[in-house]
Amino acid sequence: MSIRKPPFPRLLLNNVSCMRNGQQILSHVNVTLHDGGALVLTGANGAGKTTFLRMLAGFSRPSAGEVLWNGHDIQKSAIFHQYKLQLNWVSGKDAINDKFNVLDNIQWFELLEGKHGKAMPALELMGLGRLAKEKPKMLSMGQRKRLQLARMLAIDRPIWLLDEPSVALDDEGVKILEFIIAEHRKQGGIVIVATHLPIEIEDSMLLRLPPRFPRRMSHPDMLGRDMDIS
Ligand SMILES: Nc1ncnc2c1ncn2[C@@H]1O[C@H](COP(=O)(O)OP(=O)(O)OP(=O)(O)O)[C@@H](O)[C@H]1O
Repeated sequence: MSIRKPPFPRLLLNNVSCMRNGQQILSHVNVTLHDGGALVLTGANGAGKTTFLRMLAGFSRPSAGEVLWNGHDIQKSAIFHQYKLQLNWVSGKDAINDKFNVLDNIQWFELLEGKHGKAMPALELMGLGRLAKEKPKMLSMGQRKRLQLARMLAIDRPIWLLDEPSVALDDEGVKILEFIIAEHRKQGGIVIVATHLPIEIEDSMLLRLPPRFPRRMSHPDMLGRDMDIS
């Protein structure tokens, strides 16, 4: 009888540290993610949530440890070329082209991906179907976020890196976000979310990054003091 080795986790952060601008931001982080897995990153402002996502996206190199995708170090260029095609990144910088209309903003990315046909259904799902022919400058902040999420759905890559995805979304928008995350995971996708806002993601791992500059005084102590910032 042959014993099959367990498969590699899809993503493994193995004792990873990361510097930014000469400062240690992340120290000795270990995370294992299999298909369908989800990780929620929380922590104070400046704790390193975006740095974590940037590192997974390959924008920052780990200063120690390694990020493995299917058991391969993403820093190796041949691996990175394949790995980056797995990623979908949503952040505060929305990369929406104001010269294109809403629909074209998605179809342009679909064209680059060699995919087509999902732009309009994705807009409908995100509640933007009636705005498809409008210019993005007609959209509110929350609608722009919905457009980003629609683009992510249409492009349909397996690993979602979401930096504060629910900022500017109304309650319905958050529910749709939670729904698309759950559906993506059912298809075997992986979702990593950095957030300050509550979000319901079933069976997700939670990683709370420690504050980098802990306060010497608690908030109630500070609020009780006379304000003197001179
Ligand atoms: N562009 C940058 N260049 C150099 N260092 C940076 C840069 N942006 C952030 N940092 C440093 O990295 C640290 C972590 O920042 P990061 O954006 O990862 O935190 P965060 O947890 O996402 O914060 P927030 O909750 O405010 O979004 C910051 O404290 C800052 O010192």
